[in-house]
Amino acid sequence: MYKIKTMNKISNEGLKLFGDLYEVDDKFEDEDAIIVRSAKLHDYDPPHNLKAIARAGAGVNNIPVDACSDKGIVVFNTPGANANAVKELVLCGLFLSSRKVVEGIEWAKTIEDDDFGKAVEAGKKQFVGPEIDGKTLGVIGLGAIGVAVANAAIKLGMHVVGYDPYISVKAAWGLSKWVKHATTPEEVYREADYLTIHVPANEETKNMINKKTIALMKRDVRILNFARDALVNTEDMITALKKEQVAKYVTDFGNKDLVNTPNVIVMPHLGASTPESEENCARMAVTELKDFLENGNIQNSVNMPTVVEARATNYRVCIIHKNIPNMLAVFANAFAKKGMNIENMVNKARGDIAYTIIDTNDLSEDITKVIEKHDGVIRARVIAKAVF
Ligand SMILES: NC(=O)C1=CN([C@@H]2O[C@H](COP(=O)(O)OP(=O)(O)OC[C@H]3O[C@@H](n4cnc5c(N)ncnc54)[C@H](O)[C@@H]3O)[C@@H](O)[C@H]2O)C=CC1
Ligand SMILES: O=C(O)C(=O)COP(=O)(O)O
Repeated sequence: MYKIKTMNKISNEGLKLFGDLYEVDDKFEDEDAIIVRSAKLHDYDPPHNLKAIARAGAGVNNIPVDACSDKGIVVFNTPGANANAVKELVLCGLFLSSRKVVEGIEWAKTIEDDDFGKAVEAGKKQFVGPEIDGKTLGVIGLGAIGVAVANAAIKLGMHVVGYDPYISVKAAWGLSKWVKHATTPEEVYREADYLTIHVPANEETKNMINKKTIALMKRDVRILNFARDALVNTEDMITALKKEQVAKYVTDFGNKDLVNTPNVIVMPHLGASTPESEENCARMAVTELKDFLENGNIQNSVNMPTVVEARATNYRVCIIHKNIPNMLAVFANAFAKKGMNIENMVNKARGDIAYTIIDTNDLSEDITKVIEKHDGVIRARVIAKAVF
């Protein structure tokens, strides 16, 4: 039985795919794998048995990815599985940033006049806001969400200028030909009437929206942040709003200072909170974990290479190791000494780390111990045919 620990509420539509070989609980202390959404794992002390963590979602900044790599724990995410949900909320945010709908609704609740209609007609002039048609949307980060937002904005009649120095081939294929490609973020900042950011939070992107970058933007720019709080410097944003450099800030990642600042709309991290997205993410995360635990296959990992091999033998030995010379010779030698014949072997590297799968019909019980003794080997595991 594999033990799966849930660190957040995960859609049952996904969890039920685990099947009979699995127990799922939020209380295990010796789990084989974790499935998580936004719960922070930086202070979590992983049990020795933990082999994998699946983030049912996109952002992995709640997971200590480097420390996991050092321990041979594979970290997965579910690319694109919640992108449509986020795109729809970003479009909602785009309209809310423009038309004073939120302010108008709040004001309507305060009307005490018996003639409600008359009060509305007299008061509505306070809530005039511009149309988005014909305006320019700047998109920083053209991944699953950025591309979906850019394409939708084109269909809504906007001009779109996008920036992503690391755009994937898949994303580039999906991007509307009408999106202007910027070669620097500054170009986007200068041209945008509306700016939306869809990049991961990391050292490079931290504080990317700050007083210097805001100073490059048009006066009255409207900024949307459905990516992460760390991308925007809160103090600089509040100052820019007060000086009316920024007309509106709409974010899924608020804090106590922002929530009470005029012209800020804070949503409580609702981007991926749709049944469709929760199911998509859970299904994808469960499928990834099952294929790794049962077959050693790795797909959609953020810290290990992609390795997917069909099973054809009685045993599979899976080795996570450093990407250094001589490792394959070490494994082949260990197999030879134990009289184990290699039927199939695949090795892939990603940065400092590498992963090797060796398929065999023979098994010497202590092969993993022998392999793990060698410098550079992080973790070895045998998966028997009985499991699949
Ligand atoms: N509000 C919410 O509930 C959600 C928020 N998110 C956030 O949105 C982010 C993006 O999600 P996806 O589009 O699914 O991820 P993705 O990985 O498909 O796209 C991210 C894109 O950012 C680009 N990028 C990285 N560094 C960049 C830089 N310095 N400048 C410009 N582009 C850069 C990458 O090349 C990639 O194309 C996630 O990392 C997460 O933080 C994701 C899902 C839900
Ligand atoms: O996928 C992401 O990066 C998200 O921010 C979604 O977070 P959630 O799964 O809704 O807690």
